[in-house]
Amino acid sequence: MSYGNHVQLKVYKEQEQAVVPVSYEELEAAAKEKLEASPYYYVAASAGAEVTAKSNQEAFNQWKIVPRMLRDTTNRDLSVELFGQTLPYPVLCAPVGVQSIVHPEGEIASARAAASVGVPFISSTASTHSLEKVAAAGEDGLKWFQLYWSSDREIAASMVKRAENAGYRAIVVTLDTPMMGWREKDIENAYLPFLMGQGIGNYLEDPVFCSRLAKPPQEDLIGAVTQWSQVFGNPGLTWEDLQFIRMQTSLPILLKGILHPEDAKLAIEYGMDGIIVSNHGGRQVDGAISAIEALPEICEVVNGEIPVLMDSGIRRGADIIKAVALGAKAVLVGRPYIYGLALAGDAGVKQVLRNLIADLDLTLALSGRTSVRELDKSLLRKM
Ligand SMILES: Cc1cc2nc3c(=O)[nH]c(=O)nc-3n(C[C@H](O)[C@H](O)[C@H](O)COP(=O)(O)O)c2cc1C
Ligand SMILES: CCCCCCC(=O)C(=O)O
Repeated sequence: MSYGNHVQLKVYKEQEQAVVPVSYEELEAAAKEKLEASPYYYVAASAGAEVTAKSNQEAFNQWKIVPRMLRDTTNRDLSVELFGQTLPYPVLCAPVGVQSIVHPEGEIASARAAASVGVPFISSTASTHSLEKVAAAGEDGLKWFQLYWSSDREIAASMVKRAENAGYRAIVVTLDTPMMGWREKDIENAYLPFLMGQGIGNYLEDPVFCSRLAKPPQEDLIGAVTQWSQVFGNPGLTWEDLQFIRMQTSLPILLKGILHPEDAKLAIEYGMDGIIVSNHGGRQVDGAISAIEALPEICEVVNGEIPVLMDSGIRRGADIIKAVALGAKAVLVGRPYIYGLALAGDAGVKQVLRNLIADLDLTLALSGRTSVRELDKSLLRKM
């Protein structure tokens, strides 16, 4: 465990070279200051009146930590086991597409930073850079690939094969975004990065996608963007279709975007290896249940049969403690690391992740626990 027992001193020392603010609120404000309005709001804003986005964070406050004393917390272990791998912390970088809108190096810088901190990186289908380049940047760090299931199933199959060949160790199928939610800020700004060719870089390296184009993308980018818009999402998918992806790979498959306990049961029934409780950071269905509210009931029906991960609203160490105590094996972090990227490239991502992990470590110890594996509901009260 790299933070050891002198975590405060280490963190204070790192602040001498700080490249991003420590507090999430200041981090977001600094990103807002730095970025143009359109990309900033593409990242920060959510669907509709953003009620769900706000409740993703506020709902954590319904759960209170009740710390225990005199329990020798000198040595601590933040690691968890997932699909036969040991993760040093119960934290992963959420798949976030089109990262070049905030920093030219985009996913390359994020994957490099995540690997250096020991945090697995989930690379999006909608990445600016090809999944192969992102994998190479992440070096020997653990990487998963997130699939947006194209309406052209041969493209979906090709993406999965490429991911397998490039060394990704799990496939995350995102279910909640067959089309984009009603994102008012993006509509006001008339901004969809994909229409300007950003975020389709990974498609442009896909042999099956390119075989569908009348002309090579270098000669006709507009044609490629038009083709992308026709095949990107697949609202026609049903549970039966999961069989197709299962046949393409022996890697573990996780479903991302699960909020209903019945869907969690179906995921098990259809042979999935894990689920991610998520409302896409409030970007899809405004009015949807917050992820932390959905989590306990889902963990109850899953009953340990497959790992349950969660995202949407993770901002601080205490949020991670609460999610894990309520049954999540690990959490995904989205916007915080993207703001780090916007402000300082890979150094920014690295610092955001290290701060979050240090906060997690301290909060664990001060709650009277020595291992994230010990966390359960006995630590919490609902108020
Ligand atoms: C700018 C942006 C782009 C995203 N792109 C993707 C994506 O390509 N694939 C995906 O599954 N989720 C995507 N997400 C959702 C994240 O994976 C994650 O569910 C969400 O950001 C978690 O909420 P948080 O930002 O509150 O941490 C995106 C989120 C943001 C903010
Ligand atoms: C046309 C929809 C593209 C969405 C890809 C990125 C994403 O998931 C997001 O939330 O934004």
